[in-house]
Amino acid sequence: MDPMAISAPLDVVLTNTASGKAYEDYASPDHNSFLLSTPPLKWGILGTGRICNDFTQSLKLIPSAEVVACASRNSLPGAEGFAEKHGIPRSYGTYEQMCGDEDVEIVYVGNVHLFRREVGEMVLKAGKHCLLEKPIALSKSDAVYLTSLASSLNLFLSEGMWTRYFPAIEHVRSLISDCKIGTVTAFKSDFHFHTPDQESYPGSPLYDPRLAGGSAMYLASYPISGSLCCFPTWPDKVVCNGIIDGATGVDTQGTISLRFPPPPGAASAAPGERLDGMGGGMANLDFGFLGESAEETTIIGTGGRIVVHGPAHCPTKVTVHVKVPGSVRGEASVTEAEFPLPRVTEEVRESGGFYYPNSQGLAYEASAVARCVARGERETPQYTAEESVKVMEIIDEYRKHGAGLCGLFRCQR
Ligand SMILES: NC(=O)C1=CN([C@@H]2O[C@H](COP(=O)(O)OP(=O)(O)OC[C@H]3O[C@@H](n4cnc5c(N)ncnc54)[C@H](OP(=O)(O)O)[C@@H]3O)[C@@H](O)[C@H]2O)C=CC1
Ligand SMILES: O=C1OC[C@@H](O)[C@H](O)[C@H]1O
Repeated sequence: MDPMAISAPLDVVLTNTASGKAYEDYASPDHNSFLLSTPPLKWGILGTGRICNDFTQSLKLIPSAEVVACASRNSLPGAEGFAEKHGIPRSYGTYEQMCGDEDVEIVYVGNVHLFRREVGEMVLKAGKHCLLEKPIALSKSDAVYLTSLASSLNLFLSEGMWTRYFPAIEHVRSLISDCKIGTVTAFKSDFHFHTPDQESYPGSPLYDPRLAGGSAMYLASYPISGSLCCFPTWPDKVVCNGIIDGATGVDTQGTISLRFPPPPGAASAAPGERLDGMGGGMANLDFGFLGESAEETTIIGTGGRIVVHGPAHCPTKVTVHVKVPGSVRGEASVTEAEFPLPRVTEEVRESGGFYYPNSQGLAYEASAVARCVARGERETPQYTAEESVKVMEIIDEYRKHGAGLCGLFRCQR
């Protein structure tokens, strides 16, 4: 067996959703009204850092969402300060205490990576639904453990892959399933930013291997998950490379190349026939802490391409290039579509706004989660547990093979 091969492709066809429902059921052309029609849900916020701030602010854009409690791991004053800032009725100095709050229906987990398994387990065993920030876990086996635990307890669990809920991405997925660019054959995506400009080096958790820092843990799940929804099969081969920072020991940038086989039963093209309809392809992904990239995603098909403009992990603009029929190369009709973010209210501005780019878009994710919980669903069709597990399997490969076979090396001469 090819030493770089990962598990065999699953027998899946590209459906828009896990539950087989049309994507359009979950989005509305008027995205503010999508937020306004969200069913009620009572949230507890686990952690008091930056993404917890941004997620809590985004919930203020959903009138039916209620944040009833928040918790810091060990600082009651920290939790009280967060509660005061956001008008949250109850605050706790430990995560366990908040999980015991009867009013909390779902816990948003936004603390550092290291504790995903133990915190996810604590939330689920307390009988609460759970939205875990990315990455869902530190390994495939932990991701399987958490998703299986949620299923066995009949609780909702999802990874906070918020990109999937942006109207721009819903639009891209419907373009692909409507074959607007023919058959997808290639995917490329980059996500680099110069992290020392916003994260103190080497003190930040981003550079701490003991807290599961590093560029793959922080960034790789975006381009990997982006590629998974563009092909009808799972990848059957992964090749990766990366650089480790000599001083801290975390990876500071990496590349992952994925090969997607054709779907089972796809007809092979006979010699001399067109090659489309086969559905296999390649994805080239890169990410890192060391420089400023466009953060763009391009999906390439037999009949054109789709560009998701930066910031592609929280996008608002998509350009579609459709090859003019009969043209040989380069001639395309070009359509641009823009998807404005939810309006930021005075209340959000007055309580300090957001730390991260386009964070008001977290409201799309929160709204989709509330809809699923209200319907008794245990994951979202936009981003399934199976996909979260597959992403972790690929990151496991990156970490394992990156260290040896593919030449991940210490950055020293
Ligand atoms: N969806 C998105 O766009 C983004 C997602 N993220 C994800 O959110 C998570 C948190 O990131 P971010 O908010 O930027 O991080 P912050 O450093 O701002 O906050 C992290 C929280 O984790 C806890 N924490 C911090 N240091 C330690 C430590 N040494 N030991 C134990 N716990 C610690 C603290 O919780 P407490 O308050 O309880 O003390 C802190 O508030 C990560 O999983 C990251 O990948 C991050 C940015 C954007
Ligand atoms: O998760 C993330 O996505 C958005 C980035 O801005 C952030 O720094 C990163 O951790």
